[in-house]
Amino acid sequence: MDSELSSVLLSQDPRSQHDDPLLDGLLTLCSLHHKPASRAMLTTGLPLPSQRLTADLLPRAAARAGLQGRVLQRKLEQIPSIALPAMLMLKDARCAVLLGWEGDTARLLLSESDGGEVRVAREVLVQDFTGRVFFAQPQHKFDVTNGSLIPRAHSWFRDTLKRSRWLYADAIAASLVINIIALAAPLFVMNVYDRVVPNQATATLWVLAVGICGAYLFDLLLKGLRSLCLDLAGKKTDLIISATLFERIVGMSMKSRPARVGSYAQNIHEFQGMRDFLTSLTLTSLIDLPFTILILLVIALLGGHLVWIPVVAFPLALGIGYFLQKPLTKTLERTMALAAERQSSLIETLGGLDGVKTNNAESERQYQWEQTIGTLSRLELRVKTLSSLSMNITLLIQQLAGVAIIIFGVYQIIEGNLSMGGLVACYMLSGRALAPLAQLSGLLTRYQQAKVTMVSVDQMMELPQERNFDERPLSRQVLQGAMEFRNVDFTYPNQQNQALHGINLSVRPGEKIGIIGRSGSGKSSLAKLLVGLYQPDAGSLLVDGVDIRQIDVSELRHNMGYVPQDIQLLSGTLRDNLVSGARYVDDEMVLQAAELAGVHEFARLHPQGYELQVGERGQNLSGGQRQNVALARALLLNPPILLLDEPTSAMDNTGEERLKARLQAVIENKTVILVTHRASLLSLVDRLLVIDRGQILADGPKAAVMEALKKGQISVA
Ligand SMILES: Nc1ncnc2c1ncn2[C@@H]1O[C@H](COP(=O)(O)OP(=O)(O)OP(=O)(O)O)[C@@H](O)[C@H]1O
Repeated sequence: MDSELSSVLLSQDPRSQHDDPLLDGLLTLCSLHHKPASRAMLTTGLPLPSQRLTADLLPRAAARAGLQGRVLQRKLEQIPSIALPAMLMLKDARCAVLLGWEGDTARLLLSESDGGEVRVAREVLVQDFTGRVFFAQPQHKFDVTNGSLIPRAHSWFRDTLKRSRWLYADAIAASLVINIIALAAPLFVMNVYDRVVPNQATATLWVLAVGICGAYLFDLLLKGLRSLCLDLAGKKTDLIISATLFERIVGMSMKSRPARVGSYAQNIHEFQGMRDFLTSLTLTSLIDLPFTILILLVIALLGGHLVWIPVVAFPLALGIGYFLQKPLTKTLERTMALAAERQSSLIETLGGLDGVKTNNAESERQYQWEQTIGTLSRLELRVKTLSSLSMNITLLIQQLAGVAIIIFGVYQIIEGNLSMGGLVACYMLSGRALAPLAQLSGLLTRYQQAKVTMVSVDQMMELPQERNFDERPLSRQVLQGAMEFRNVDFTYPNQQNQALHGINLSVRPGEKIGIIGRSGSGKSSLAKLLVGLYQPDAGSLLVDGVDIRQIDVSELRHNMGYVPQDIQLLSGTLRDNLVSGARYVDDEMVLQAAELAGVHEFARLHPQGYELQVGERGQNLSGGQRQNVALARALLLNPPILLLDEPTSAMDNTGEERLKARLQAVIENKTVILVTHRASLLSLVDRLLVIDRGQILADGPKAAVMEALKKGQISVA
């Protein structure tokens, strides 16, 4: 395919006509900062509303190219020249990259001006400028907070907490004052006992009462602010970690895909536990802990030796709590593993309900379910017993310490070392000093839960990703369609047998190749390697003469229309599924693809038309209709390469024949790889490949290979 054809293709590519000014501006900024980037690399996987970059998402997208940036509200004269180039947001959702000033004339790069520099007078620019500027600078390797929402995988926890450090600092400051105020009540009572009552000094009483009421009101305000800070930190943490987790999951390489989807869902659910721990008010008991020393000092000042009672009680309670943690952790780990098992089993059963029923496997599933939940509830009971035991023991120690203070306090009073008021104050203060203990034992349980969750969140964060943003593959918007397998071996994860072995295959642009072979021979695996879902274990796979790993996966897939064997539509309307991942295409193109793929045939007869809800995984459609939809999606963007894995296996003969006739014209300029068991479909191809046990048995012109097969010259084991 020559460059003329590729430019025709590019002009037909709806993506290239899709207007996204912010993305254009960001690409310009990236190249000005010598950070090569492509559209796909900057935006794939970002939550784009109407598939356009928004100002809020700019820092996230920029971080992928190694730029650290922020959107700020600034007047033109407030933009320092040292911060240039910067992106100015203009009216009507346009933008311009400001390069510098020459007197009162701005030097700009506009996406409309096709790369050329434009000079605009300040007063003209002011009219058009919205006041929002995106500043970006190359990011240093050691930058921790890179301005993007997504923290780094290996230090996600620290990075996330760091983003809320000011909120936590405010909460700690509030706690400091709250703890100092807490000293006011015992001192108030002590003064009332020792000074007010003996002297009947009611005036002093009122002064003290007003003082303490003021302190309590202030305390109320501070406690409110402290909870607000912690809640805000929690919300922030939740948003960051949840978004990161989803990004890591969607971006993971297929090789690391979990064997059981349900357990993953459960792990994400468990993450809630960790969030609660990080943000709960119980965490304030940790903040309160250092203030215990201050309270103990005040007890020592007022009651002398009485301080030894809380001093001994404190580590005693902590020790017992710690002793109970070990069995608690073990039980928690088992509980979580079983909860994941339960979730997996539920999802599997719901997904395969037809199979469960038709195989009469209900009792089997019921038995497994009851076994799991039986053990789970036993374990949950054990967790509850252990944590309430720890809590109750702590409470008992607290109460006994109070009694001990009273007993020894009375002796101190008799000896004349302590006043009545002093005893009451010491009693109240020791209660206050030991108060965090009760919360602490609850906190320890939550901590153990969080620790177990942390391990699974950690694993998810470390999931090997399909795309590595540190490696910047060259951008190739349009592929010609040449493909080459050089000695490719491939084995699925955790499998003994190779799915593909020593594959050597060269495909010229525009060639139409059919692949046939027995079930399990490796036909689909070949297509999956081509679409970049898996990478070869040995050998290399080249597309347009370039190793497939050097091509950005989303650009690769943008150039390939892939119809998998196992079609899973997403719940939503028919139209949603047709334009999934390409919402920018206009209705005319959607209709064109729908007509080509045979979707229109059934959509036009349905009362809801393209608004028809397809149901979860497309279950409201028939197998053949699902194939029509997948084929329409594959054809939608007019890709130069088509990979069709048994695209008509669920269709009837008439449907298949009609489709074949329409496809004939569409595939003329495309490279086509067609995996099929249907002999009739082979009229679409000129070259035929026979695969058996992961190896190519025959490869040549269709007629010759068919002939050889007929004569038994190719023997399939
Ligand atoms: N996701 C997977 N995980 C593990 N092994 C797999 C997976 N998919 C396929 N395999 C194995 O790889 C081998 C090749 O499978 P592949 O799906 O490529 O065969 P196929 O020729 O397309 O078969 P069919 O005509 O039945 O679709 C088979 O032995 C199969 O068991």
